[in-house]
Amino acid sequence: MRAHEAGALHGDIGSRPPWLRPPGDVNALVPQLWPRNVTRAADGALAVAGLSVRDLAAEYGTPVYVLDEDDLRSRCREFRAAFPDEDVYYAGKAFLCRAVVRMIAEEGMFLDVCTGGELATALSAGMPPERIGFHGNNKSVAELSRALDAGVGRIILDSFTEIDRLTALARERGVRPQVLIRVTVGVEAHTHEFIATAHEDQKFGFSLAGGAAAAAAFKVIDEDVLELRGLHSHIGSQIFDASGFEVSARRVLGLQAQIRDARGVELPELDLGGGFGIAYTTQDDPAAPHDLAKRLRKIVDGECAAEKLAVPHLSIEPGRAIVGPAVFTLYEVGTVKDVDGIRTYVSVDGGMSDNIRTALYDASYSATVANRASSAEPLLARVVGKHCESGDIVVKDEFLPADVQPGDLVAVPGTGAYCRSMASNYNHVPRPPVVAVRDGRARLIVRRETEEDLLALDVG
Ligand SMILES: Cc1ncc(COP(=O)(O)O)c(C=O)c1O
Ligand SMILES: N[C@@H](CCCC[NH3+])C(=O)O
Repeated sequence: MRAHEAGALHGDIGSRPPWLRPPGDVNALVPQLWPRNVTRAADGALAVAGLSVRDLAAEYGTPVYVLDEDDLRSRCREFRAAFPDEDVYYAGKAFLCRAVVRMIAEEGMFLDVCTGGELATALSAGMPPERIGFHGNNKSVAELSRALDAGVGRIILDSFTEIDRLTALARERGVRPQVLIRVTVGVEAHTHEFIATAHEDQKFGFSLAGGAAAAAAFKVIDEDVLELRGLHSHIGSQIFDASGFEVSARRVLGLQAQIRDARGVELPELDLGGGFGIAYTTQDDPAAPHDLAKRLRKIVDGECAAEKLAVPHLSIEPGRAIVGPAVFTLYEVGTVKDVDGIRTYVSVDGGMSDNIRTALYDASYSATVANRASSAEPLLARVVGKHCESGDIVVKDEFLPADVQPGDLVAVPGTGAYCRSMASNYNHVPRPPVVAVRDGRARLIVRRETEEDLLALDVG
């Protein structure tokens, strides 16, 4: 018998996790968890923009990341409409390839990159350099030189070493790059500690409380080689509670006022970073961009009034909220193993190499059998990968039909952000391709890595 059939749960799960949809509707798709153009078609298989996942799997193999292009574009448009007077930087770390650079550029977005590799991808896709912001806590001389030579719009300074480095490079070239100072505002964002970035004890930014942020601003202003456009604060990722942004804006605008008082300079810009949460499970309730915009503006307007500051030009940097919900990963089931009295393990042909988030952050995902509908009873299963690691879990708990079997396709939604971009070759598993689907047509935008690719690196 299969362990963990609905209503008979044992082992370390305890009780049915609250975010799980109730058993009994294993074929239903919870709309907020899926790309907008995904449906279950009349034959029971999932379809994206009218294209069956069975056809996608036959054409491109599995695992494969499937991008609903119109979903991604519609999220860009929603952010642009909600923030019409602000700059919306897509945070490329969430997922970047040339096709996506072109999509976001066409939708009027700006782009945040944080390494030379991301910068190279952006430039080679034709992203206008003046719409690029360059982040990172350890930008090399080579990376900064390239950014200056390309004419990127903003460089976000992260350390005193970097201020000196960039100042020297700018002097050499006789240019005056526009910069922001990344401020660590001391907010404990309500998210996993690995993805919170504004508490004091961490590597990013200049500490506000310790005085480093003010010192950095004074140094840039006084040396007058770099053009200080404003301050930047990013408090973390997968955040739902706006109070973190409120505290952050208050503190960073407090520094803005301090700079005005000390140097007579009102910085014209303020970047509030990204971090807006998305729904991975039914427990997550993300704010719509329009509501986010209203709240952020209210916070900034209020703080500026209190400090008697002119309201600066705002920018934000959503990554996950743009690409996360637009993608699902399609796997094929290889084995189904009932560990009697404990749980059922459904092994798929990928795992922690294409989605490290479950292992790294204890992230929750959902899943469904995608190649067919089933009338079988729900079975509480764990979807695991093929890696040599017992923590190689893709979806911790999900009700799948009890007749799930080798050869079935399993789709995991919400995998657009920080999955392909954090993918590895662990166990020499080649990284999956990315296929964009729009209007019933599929287009390969990142090809599958091959064993030949891996062997080509092995030159010993
Ligand atoms: C500086 C900065 N901006 C933007 C982002 C994007 O975050 P998210 O994908 O959560 O919107 C990050 C990542 O956390 C970041 O470090
Ligand atoms: N990689 C993290 C987000 C970090 C964002 C970069 N500061 C995640 O998967 O949630």
